[in-house]
Amino acid sequence: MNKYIVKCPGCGEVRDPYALHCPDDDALPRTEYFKKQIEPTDMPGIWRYYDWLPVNGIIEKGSGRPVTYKSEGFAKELGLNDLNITFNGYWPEKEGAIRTCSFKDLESFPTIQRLMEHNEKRILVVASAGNTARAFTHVASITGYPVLLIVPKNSTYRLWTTEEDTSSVCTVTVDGDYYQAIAMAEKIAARDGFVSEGGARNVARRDGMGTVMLDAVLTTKSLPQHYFQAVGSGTGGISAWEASMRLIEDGRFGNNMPRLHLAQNLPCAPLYSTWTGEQTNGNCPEEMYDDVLFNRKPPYGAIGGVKDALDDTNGIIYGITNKEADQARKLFEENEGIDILPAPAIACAAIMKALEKGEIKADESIVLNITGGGQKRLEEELPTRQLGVDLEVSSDDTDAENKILEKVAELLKNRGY
Ligand SMILES: Cc1ncc(COP(=O)(O)O)c(C=O)c1O
Repeated sequence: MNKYIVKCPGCGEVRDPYALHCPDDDALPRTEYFKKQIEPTDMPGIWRYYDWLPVNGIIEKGSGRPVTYKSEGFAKELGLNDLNITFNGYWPEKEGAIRTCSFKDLESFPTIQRLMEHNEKRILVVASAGNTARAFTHVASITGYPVLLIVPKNSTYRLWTTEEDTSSVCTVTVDGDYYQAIAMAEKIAARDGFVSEGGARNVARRDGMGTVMLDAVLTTKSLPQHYFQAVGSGTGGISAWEASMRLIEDGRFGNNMPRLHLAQNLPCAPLYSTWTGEQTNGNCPEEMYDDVLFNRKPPYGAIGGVKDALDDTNGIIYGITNKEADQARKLFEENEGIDILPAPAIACAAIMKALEKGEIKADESIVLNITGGGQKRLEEELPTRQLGVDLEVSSDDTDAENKILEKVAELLKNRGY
């Protein structure tokens, strides 16, 4: 039985559940679930929040979920009394079982489940600065769903996996940045036999990331006053806002819309610049603490996008320097006892900045989304291997598209995909 519809928040019309665009406006399509009060299931990983995921089935193996706990060490250092950490990654003692060590798994599992139940056979094209590619590789390896990854050359070190059989994945690197990888992926996805994952427009990606807020609220039993996250596209921020709307409608967790505190890495912070009007100049993404946070085309102004999310939550965006991020990361790791990826250190630094600026108070309830962590821990405990690169292209090579198509034909189509 179907459990949801997809509506356009711009015109209010019900749309095809797989549509990425409304024919009448630029809004991000949004799901509406028939079940208004969420009941956690005993299914594995992310499927615990099955009620509010746009799927009608699950991938049994390999999924972890966000896990929320009340911070003691980091909270004490900052003088905060109600800091809740929602951790996405590998941390067995806390039941953290995300094998790719980032919250991008929350997007990849529902996306591929949805494609499979729609009987989609086309090759999924994913552009990524690395963590997303790792997450899609993981699910593709488990399900055998064919995926073409297009990744900036400098990000290939992030392409590791704990899985053995990655034969349904074809990896292409582009000599350029994330934006150039996206541009190349768009061209390939427009060809016959390929399908785009849809980015922020894909409800499976957003509702998957919305499980961070669901886990936080179902653990603490109330909507927090503040939510902190490091953002590139800002899609996680939109997801937290949408999940909060559903939780308010649920009725059991209060009426408080959490304030979004989004954090970007200076000087490469397009959302921060657009929102504050402040110009930031630098060598991007080379100078960044974590280049996964560089997205030159974030869904800012679209209906239901980052601007609407900030306006509706009285939200704020912080610009964080590398030095601030580094200090915050050390303080977090020393006091919480787990390693984190560089991106969430930007969110940790934003909490410190928010305190300095008086944007949050010691007794207020706060959720900090640690978007990735436990990689060092995982590497100590589980075998990992680097994913091979199947083809390297240059972003100014006029024949790059054809080269990619030939490589995919050779690798994936010959394997029966
Ligand atoms: C670990 C981590 N945190 C945060 C982000 C930012 O996510 P988004 O681009 O959806 O805003 C990313 C993006 O890749 C990431 O990998």
